[in-house]
Amino acid sequence: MEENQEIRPESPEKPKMATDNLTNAQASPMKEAATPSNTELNSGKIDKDFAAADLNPTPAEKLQPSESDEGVDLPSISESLGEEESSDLVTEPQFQNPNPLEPGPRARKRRRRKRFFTEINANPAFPRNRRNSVGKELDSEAITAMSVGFPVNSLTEEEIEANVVSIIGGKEQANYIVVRNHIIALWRSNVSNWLTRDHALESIRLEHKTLVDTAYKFLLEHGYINFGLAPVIKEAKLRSFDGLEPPNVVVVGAGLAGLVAARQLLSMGFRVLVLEGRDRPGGRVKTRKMKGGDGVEAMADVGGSVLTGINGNPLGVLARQLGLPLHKVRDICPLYLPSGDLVDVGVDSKIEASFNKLLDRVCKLRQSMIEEIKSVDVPLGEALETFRLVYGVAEDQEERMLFDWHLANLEYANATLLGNLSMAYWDQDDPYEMGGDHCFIPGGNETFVHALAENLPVFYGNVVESIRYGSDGVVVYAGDKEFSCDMALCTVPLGVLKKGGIGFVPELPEKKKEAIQRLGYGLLNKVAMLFPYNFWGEEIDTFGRLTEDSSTRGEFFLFYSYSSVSGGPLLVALVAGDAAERFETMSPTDSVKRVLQILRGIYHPKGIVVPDPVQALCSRWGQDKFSYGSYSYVAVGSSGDDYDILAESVGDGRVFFAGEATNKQYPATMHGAFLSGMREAANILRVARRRASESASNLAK
Ligand SMILES: Cc1cc2nc3c(=O)[nH]c(=O)nc-3n(C[C@H](O)[C@H](O)[C@H](O)COP(=O)(O)OP(=O)(O)OC[C@H]3O[C@@H](n4cnc5c(N)ncnc54)[C@H](O)[C@@H]3O)c2cc1C
Repeated sequence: MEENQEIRPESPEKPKMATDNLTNAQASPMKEAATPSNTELNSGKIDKDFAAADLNPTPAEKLQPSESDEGVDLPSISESLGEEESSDLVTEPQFQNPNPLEPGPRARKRRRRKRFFTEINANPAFPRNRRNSVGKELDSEAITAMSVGFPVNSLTEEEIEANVVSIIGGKEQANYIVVRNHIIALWRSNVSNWLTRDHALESIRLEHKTLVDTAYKFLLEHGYINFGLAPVIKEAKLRSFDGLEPPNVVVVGAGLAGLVAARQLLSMGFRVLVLEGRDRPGGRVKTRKMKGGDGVEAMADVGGSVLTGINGNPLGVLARQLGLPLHKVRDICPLYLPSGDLVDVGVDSKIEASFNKLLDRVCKLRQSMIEEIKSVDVPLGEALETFRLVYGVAEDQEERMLFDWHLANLEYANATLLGNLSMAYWDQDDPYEMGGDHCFIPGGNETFVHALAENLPVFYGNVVESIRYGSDGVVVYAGDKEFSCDMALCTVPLGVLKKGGIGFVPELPEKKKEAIQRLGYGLLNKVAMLFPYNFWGEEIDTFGRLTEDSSTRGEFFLFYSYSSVSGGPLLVALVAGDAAERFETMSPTDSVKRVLQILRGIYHPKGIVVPDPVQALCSRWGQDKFSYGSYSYVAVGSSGDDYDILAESVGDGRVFFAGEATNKQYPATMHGAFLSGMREAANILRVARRRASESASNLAK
């Protein structure tokens, strides 16, 4: 399925690498406080010389200049595109700025709705008399902890389950939170170091040693500190099973979730084996090297591409440890009419504002629906269309096309038609969204994958068919091979679970089977094109195009330029919604022809020549038997709870589940997959300890 074909080499011009520098001290999302508020910080008990080190939330990361499935054959592309299409090219390539906009349109991010947290100083947990230097440090540390997903003045469910304090609420909890925040900030200030408990203790009064011990242990075992790919961290081994036979775990799937979990379990002292059906690691993260004549080449992400929010993002930590610069996706996205003309900036802003207002109205409506008639849900698409008609939004042709573009953008973010999305819960993860800029990694996300997979016992080409589990252990079956283990971790995509790709014996509980069916799993596809030179300009990372026909609104509606990060003049066109489904039945040649037609429609009227690509790739995530789609979404009738049900282990702690579709807070993302792997490694450790102590007490009887 994965072949590429050269098209027509022309004299390439290598683009210059652009570098943007970002700081992370920006707005982050606020995770809603789950437990008590107004807990007083006991300033007398916390050493005033708290951490003299730079405790910047996430110290400025050097940012610099990627995106992507499985590529497909482009069998006859050179013949069909070569001569005939180039005959109407009139001039030599001209390097013009196709869009000298000033001021430019605003950012269009993968996710529409962002809630930035309110100033932490306004939080009642930090009384006014604490607005001094210690207070500022505490604030700064709290911001760092919040960016990682910890509430300001309460405990997470994980912390409660881990019994980090004896009583929920009160002074002990308030002090624990300060200590926990301090340890997180201390490690985040230098993620290439192994933070020791003693180092953490240095800046905290000895009387809080127990709290430091508890917080340090919790953060370490749950992968909030000392994780990743720095040499000292990779070499570290925890002694979780001193004097005991370490349990063995089979991890199914070597995507981000499986790789992260396997690494963490190995460092905890487990014996681990990873079974992967494909012949490569990474799963839905896949970077293809594209190459044409005359040395033009680029790395194209055909699966997960954008780090959607860098603050607190564990992939941002890996980038720092690996010395990878990040490239901020720039906040400018010109939109073009079918004529090739630029959309009027005023009309663009007006329709974007109307679109957001309609979404807010839908959210208010659902709030009252949820309060009154709990079980009723309707498709988000229907609600939006009804509101559009009622409020008379986007009635003329250009406005309607713009409105459709925003709908396509939402279908891209959710990988499905708006008609499939739950009006009640489609954005249930918004409160947790990672804050900060959206970024690319130069060279593509496989850099992370290869570094994570290094030296891991991954056995490729092992397609798991069934998992048998019981009180005495688990057997994983792949072809004619059987793998016996104490516990198994299943990280296969929701698409594979929906298709019954893995049989469970005994069957999964009804509750889990129903959640698998209810939760949505959608489709997004990409066409990656390597051109002989950059004709769209170096100053933009995205541009979009409108269509007259609503039913094709998701067809190549958004282009990502990877010129500044991929190593070559690479454009990636996105196909969302209905168009993503139809795209899978089109021949790659026809798809690429269609994209070129669109690009020429935009650039030729400006006198800019659009050459044939030297290589092109089309993804087919829907036909990929190791994925059957792109990522999860909240379907009509489903809710965020289904993510939690998918994450539940079965067989009294024998089979565990990770992967993006098990992460209620961060679904459909690379960091969501990463964090789910960490979460399950901690759960497996907890169950292994429980079993070890049960068998010790049985022996003692
Ligand atoms: C087109 C596209 C664009 C995306 N864009 C973004 C983005 O910009 N930003 C972002 O954050 N996220 C994005 N994502 C989502 C992100 O890539 C995924 O959420 C994440 O990579 C999922 O990781 P995972 O470990 O949960 O699953 P996977 O990566 O799918 O890993 C599961 C592994 O299990 C293996 N497997 C499946 N069945 C079997 C079997 N029977 N036996 C053995 N092995 C099996 C698979 O081969 C795979 O390697 C995108 C995804 C796609 C497809």
